[in-house]
Amino acid sequence: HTSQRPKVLVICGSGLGLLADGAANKQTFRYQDIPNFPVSTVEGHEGCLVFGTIENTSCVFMQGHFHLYEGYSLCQVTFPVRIFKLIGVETVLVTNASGAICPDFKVGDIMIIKDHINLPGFAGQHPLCGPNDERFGIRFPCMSDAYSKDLRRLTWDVGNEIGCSDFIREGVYCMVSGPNFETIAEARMLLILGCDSVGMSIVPEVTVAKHCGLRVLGLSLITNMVSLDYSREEKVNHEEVLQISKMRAEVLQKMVTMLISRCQQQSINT
Ligand SMILES: Nc1nc2ncn(CCNC(CO)CO)c2c(=O)[nH]1
Repeated sequence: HTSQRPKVLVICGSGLGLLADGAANKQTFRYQDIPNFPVSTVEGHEGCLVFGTIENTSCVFMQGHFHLYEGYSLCQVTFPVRIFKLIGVETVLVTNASGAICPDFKVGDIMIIKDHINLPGFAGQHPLCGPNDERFGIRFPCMSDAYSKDLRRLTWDVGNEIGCSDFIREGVYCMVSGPNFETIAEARMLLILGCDSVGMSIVPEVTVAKHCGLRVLGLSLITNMVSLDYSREEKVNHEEVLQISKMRAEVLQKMVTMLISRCQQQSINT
């Protein structure tokens, strides 16, 4: 239903669907109209695929992604990544919302993901478990370089250029399954484990993307400070997450647009 063949996939996290607004020649398809595609059940995840171009780069935006806590299998959660690999995507830009574990972070920061901890994966909830499909990648893939150094460096350059380096960070993202937000004891454990932020998504997609040879950049919007102290009264909620996403969506859209226009040039040069 489209002649567009995107080179870049942007996975939009909670409340970040408007990242697609910067694209031209848009063609939109609802997940529910695509055979075998899961549908979004979470507020802030529109459930649409938007094909389009940014400058001369063909892209596809997932306005909403899928989560273990929705009851989807990891095969369903990561199905779109393999589909886009097959239609020619080379680079995946994943975005999501997360809570800050690192006390130096602030609400509204944009964390460039330099590495992740796949807690569900440690317990066998892993998209690559089962027979390996050699058409996509090897049985035992290396994951130590999951997040492209070049794209992380490019993100810092773009951030400096548009004047938002004050709220750009780099850190380790930890995925938990959800749907509850962590207990204080769990949050303290994550701090000890070296996590800088925590969320309930994107690690399965990153793992499958790396397995099949795609370049990956992860940007995680810090929407709240995780409670590490029993005396603190604040209680995190999804509405607060969506509110901060709305506040930062415009600058994130500008960053993503500039990154897409440059990252393809980078891949041509390398
Ligand atoms: N403590 C904590 N704060 C957070 N802020 C955003 N997220 C990402 C989870 N997002 C969910 C609920 O908003 C929707 O997918 C989290 C999280 O997992 N834990």
